[in-house]
Amino acid sequence: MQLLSSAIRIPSQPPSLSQLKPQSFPPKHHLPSGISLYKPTGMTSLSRFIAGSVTELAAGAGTNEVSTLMEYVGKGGINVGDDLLVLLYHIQYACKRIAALVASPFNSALGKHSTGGAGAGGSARDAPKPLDLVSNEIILSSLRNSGKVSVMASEEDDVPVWINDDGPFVVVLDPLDGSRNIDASIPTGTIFGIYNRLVELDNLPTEEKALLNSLQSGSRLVVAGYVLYSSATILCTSFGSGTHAFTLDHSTGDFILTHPSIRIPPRGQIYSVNDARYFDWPEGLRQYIDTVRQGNGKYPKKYSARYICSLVADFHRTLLYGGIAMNPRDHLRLVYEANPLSFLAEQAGGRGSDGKSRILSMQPVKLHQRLPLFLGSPDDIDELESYGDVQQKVNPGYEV
Ligand SMILES: O=P(O)(O)OC[C@H]1O[C@](O)(COP(=O)(O)O)[C@@H](O)[C@@H]1O
Repeated sequence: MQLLSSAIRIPSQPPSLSQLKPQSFPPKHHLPSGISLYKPTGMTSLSRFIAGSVTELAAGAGTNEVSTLMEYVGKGGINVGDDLLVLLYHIQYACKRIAALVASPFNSALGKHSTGGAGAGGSARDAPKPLDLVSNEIILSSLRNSGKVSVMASEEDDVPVWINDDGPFVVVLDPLDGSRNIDASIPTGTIFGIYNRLVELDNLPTEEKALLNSLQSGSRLVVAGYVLYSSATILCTSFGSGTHAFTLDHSTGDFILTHPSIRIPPRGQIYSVNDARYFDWPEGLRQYIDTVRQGNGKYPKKYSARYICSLVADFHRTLLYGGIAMNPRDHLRLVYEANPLSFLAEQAGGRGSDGKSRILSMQPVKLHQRLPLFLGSPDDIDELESYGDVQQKVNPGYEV
């Protein structure tokens, strides 16, 4: 025992919040000078071990090679172009740091610090927890270092942060969704969307162009994605040609393509909603849920309920198993959550709706605009919408 404790230096105290704050990452001198440096030179044993099963899953790729995210988007893959490649490198790097932070033995200490603020346009219940803020800073630091981003709009910031006049991209994000679940080690996630900078706005004052660039309609998204921090860390993304998921191989630090060209089942048998709110729901939504849970809907099977209360996790399950994930009240954000997830849903053959209209066709008018959100299998969303009255208008705010 003595030997063990002298061999492993266990800190007597958890690090303070400021100690855990991100440094500038990756350090400039470590940045690869050429794109080829982003490509791993080889696979370690774990990657080789899983290569066989990955190859089966990666049938779409038609190759025996394991593909990492960086290979996939690089010149040997779909080749998204050097600028986007560099940006994606920095985003996945930041998310790996967040994954480590979320799994850290010190995150509960972070969670106990009080920020004392209600955050951007939210109630006290929505006040960002410190881990949200640390994650926000980690991503901002990575985006700055990429040199590819003009503006970052984050759920955690009141206004967008202008980064670089020449950055070709605009990034919108929720750095750590579901963070209130952290203390119980329940999955959380990062959600992001990437747009092109609107060069026609370049001559406007900084504040104005930062806002207008961030308020682009979801139909203009170039890339959307999320990273799920769960039993596996999964980066799911779309560049407008299908939705693909990559699983983090902790032994190499690479995201490996494990779910190419995800197709959401046209119909599922699961609904995902906080149904303690049943008595605040409108009649149409109550009827819909009552109907499908009894197996009396268009799909004559009794539906099951699943609700993690962590959007990325609930969406990820829905993408893979089908069904419908919803939050019928004005709670989730159009810019940071609804648009990127609807883009991923559509690219997988699914739908994203506010209960009446297609999310991606909406023009955001406010940065922190909230709305009801329904994501999932096309047949399930169609059936839900046929009940007409499914948006929860009563939104008293809830304590838990
Ligand atoms: O309280 P509700 O209505 O069930 O909302 C839960 C949803 O809120 C979220 O926690 C996001 O809310 P915050 O932006 O306040 O963190 C999602 O992860 C989750 O899906």
